[in-house]
Amino acid sequence: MREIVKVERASKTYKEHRAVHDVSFSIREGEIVAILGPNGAGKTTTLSMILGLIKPTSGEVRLFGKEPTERTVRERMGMMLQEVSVMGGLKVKELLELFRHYYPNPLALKEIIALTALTESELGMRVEKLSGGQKRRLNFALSLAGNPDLLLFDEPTVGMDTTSRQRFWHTVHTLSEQGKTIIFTTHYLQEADDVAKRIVLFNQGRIVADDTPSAIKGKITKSYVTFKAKPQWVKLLAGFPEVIDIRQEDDIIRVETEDTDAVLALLFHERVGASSIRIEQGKLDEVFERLTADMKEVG
Ligand SMILES: Nc1ncnc2c1ncn2[C@@H]1O[C@H](COP(=O)(O)OP(=O)(O)OP(=O)(O)O)[C@@H](O)[C@H]1O
Repeated sequence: MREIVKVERASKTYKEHRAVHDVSFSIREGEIVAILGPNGAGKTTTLSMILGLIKPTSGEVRLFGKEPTERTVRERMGMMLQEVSVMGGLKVKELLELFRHYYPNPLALKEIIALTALTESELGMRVEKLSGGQKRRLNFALSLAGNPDLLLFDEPTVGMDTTSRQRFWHTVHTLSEQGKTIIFTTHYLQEADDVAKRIVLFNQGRIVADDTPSAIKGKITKSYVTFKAKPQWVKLLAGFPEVIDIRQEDDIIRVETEDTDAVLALLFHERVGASSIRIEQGKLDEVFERLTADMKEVG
């Protein structure tokens, strides 16, 4: 697959403040990548550098092998930013037509409407009359006007209701299946876990993890084996090295471990007589908290 985005040793400093520090990654055609991180981690700054809206203080960004500001590059990308300001005075349909004319190979209006589920009555509304959620859907439609190969969304689902949110992600999947490359920032860990094929986790201007959601969870989170057994087993099991922590409430015992297979083997080997055994993997939230907490301790 072709490399679509290349960020190489990019840093951005505002006066003395380092918003992004020495960040490198590359994104290939058809990938869906979530940029995740707490407030002020550098997500928007990184996205803005990719979009060519701000220039890195050092390092470089290449899109399709070129400068992000080149016209031929701009024609191939669509964006949806946090600040929603749409041109007033026009109807939704008129604004979409206007945007389509900016591009050499625009997407057919029919297709934009199908992808974003804008209704006939919404198309006839003046843009300043739209609700917050409708404005975001219009912005989504505008980002598709040029039939872009690369789409960048900054917290795209903020203000959307559950149905709009589900429809939005469904469309993103469709677009990805068409070979489009998608990058989005989000605060919703579950959303990143569900939608993205890859998560780039930022903290304090640096990348602290870059992998598939399952690899990130698998690598860092602890897992749990929960089962029913007599409480007297707790003391014995606590002495084994594969048991990081053990808790008991009534007849339910919960073992925290990095190796669930070893704990299962232990239960059978020691003839614990466990029943209702369940294995739980930690959630992405846990990884996120741990990684960002580690950074605080270091820095
Ligand atoms: N124009 C600016 N001038 C000065 N500092 C800025 C500017 N833009 C961003 N910063 C600072 O750079 C850091 C990174 O900001 P950025 O907006 O990239 O974070 P973010 O991860 O997108 O945060 P959020 O989740 O709150 O949107 C923050 O400390 C922010 O205060």
